[in-house]
Amino acid sequence: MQRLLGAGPRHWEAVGAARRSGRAGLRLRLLAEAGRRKAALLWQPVNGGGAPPTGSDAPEGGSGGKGGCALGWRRGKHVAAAAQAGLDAPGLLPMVETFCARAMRVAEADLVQQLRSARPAKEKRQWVQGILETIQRCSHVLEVSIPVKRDSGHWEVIEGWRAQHSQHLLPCKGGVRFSESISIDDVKALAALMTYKCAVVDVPFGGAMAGVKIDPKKYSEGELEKITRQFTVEMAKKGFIGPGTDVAAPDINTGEKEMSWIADTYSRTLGYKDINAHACVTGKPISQGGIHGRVSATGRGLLHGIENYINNTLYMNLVGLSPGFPGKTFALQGFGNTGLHTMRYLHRHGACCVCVGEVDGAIYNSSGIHPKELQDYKMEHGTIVGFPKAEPYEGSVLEVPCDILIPAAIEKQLTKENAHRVQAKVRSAKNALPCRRARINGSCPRYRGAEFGPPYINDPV
Ligand SMILES: NC(=O)C1=CN([C@@H]2O[C@H](COP(=O)(O)OP(=O)(O)OC[C@H]3O[C@@H](n4cnc5c(N)ncnc54)[C@H](OP(=O)(O)O)[C@@H]3O)[C@@H](O)[C@H]2O)C=CC1
Ligand SMILES: O=C(O)CCC(=O)C(=O)O
Repeated sequence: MQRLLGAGPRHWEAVGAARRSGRAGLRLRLLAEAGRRKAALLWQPVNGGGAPPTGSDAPEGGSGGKGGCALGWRRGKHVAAAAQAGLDAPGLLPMVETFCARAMRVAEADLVQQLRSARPAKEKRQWVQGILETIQRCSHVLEVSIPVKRDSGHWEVIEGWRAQHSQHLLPCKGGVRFSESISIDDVKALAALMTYKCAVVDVPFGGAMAGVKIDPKKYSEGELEKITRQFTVEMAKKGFIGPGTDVAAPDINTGEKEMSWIADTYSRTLGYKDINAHACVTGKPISQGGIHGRVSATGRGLLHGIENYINNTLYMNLVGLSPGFPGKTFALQGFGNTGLHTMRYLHRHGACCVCVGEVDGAIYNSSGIHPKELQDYKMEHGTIVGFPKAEPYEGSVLEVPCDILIPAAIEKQLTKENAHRVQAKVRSAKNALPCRRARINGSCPRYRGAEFGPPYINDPV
């Protein structure tokens, strides 16, 4: 993390020497650099932070900094299109593409300069541009239709997707989400974010993501098993799952159980000769080769992400807080796997959770909510609503007065409508792309605290 920020928020680090030679090495370096630049853009402390040295806010096709940017990156195109279509906001994919294009516009001139090659300048620029274009696109997407016989006897065809955004390093890595609202574009966007997250923290994976368009609450366990197993077979047939190629993981509405169905299906079919077949997923149960700590790893990642700021006097001064967790209050959106474990870790470090919000309601207690008690209550009642040691909370959990805000549910929760109402000084998100800088009406929401800890920094992979 320090490496991303360099000596402080005003320092913009240049990329180190390529670790590999040739095209692959350059592509890797560009990916990492583009990711870092993107991280830097997202990480600007809103109050008092430095601006990137290259004109990130220049109009489309304008100067991208030293030497200018020859590419007319598509910044602005998607928001304009959304506004024209009367939509409040662009979808997740256009937003990811816009951020990515912006980072690339900033990085391009430097990357050309750093390219160690005897080729003429024009050729070097074309080379960099070609690679940046490639990085922006999703390499492969599999779309499947899964016919399933429901318990009632009727047949239903379920849609599913697996996207491999980048295969520059293998295996691809990314979660499997069950959600009624997931779409092919969301899957592509989340796969792209996985690539950037991996590049930023320098882990050798390409990005991937899978989505199955169902609300799992409407299906029996037997039906879910059928769907998961069939989806796995379809992915296996097309090279979208396997230990060395593409490794799945839990995401929203999936966990150890689904991972064990996937691992079992893969090892009985395409992977039957492979002793490492179960390595086609992470997040499986220990009894099937999973590792201790994986279930809580996402929450632990968030803790360490926040730690980098909360324990740093310089950053805390910027937002008018004292360093350290003890005495800090936090609010949590989403009490699933990520939310629960983040709450446990922060509680253990002395912070106090005052508010938890879920789809069906929110609860508040200014003296603190105990994670174990809330976990036990949710396990028994299937909801946090009615938890006896807190009051029902009618407002938005995102706007609760507290020091740290943790959106740990779904994407796009902070918008231009609510960003200015966020009262937390430190926001550390686990949901991919939690904040969109909606510019539909030419306004950029500035939220009043420090926008610390983009999701990719906090992710375990
Ligand atoms: N699990 C993992 O290892 C990883 C997770 N993540 C990310 O973390 C985030 C959370 O995932 P995870 O904890 O695994 O998912 P879970 O399915 O375990 O939990 C999600 C929780 O968020 C709640 N929720 C959903 N939508 C909303 C909403 N609009 N407002 C408030 N609460 C909501 C859900 O409530 P309900 O049950 O009522 O729907 C559920 O309790 C996701 O963005 C995911 O991509 C990232 C990397 C790894
Ligand atoms: O661990 C993984 O591979 C998936 C993590 C994930 O789903 C995410 O970072 O969004």
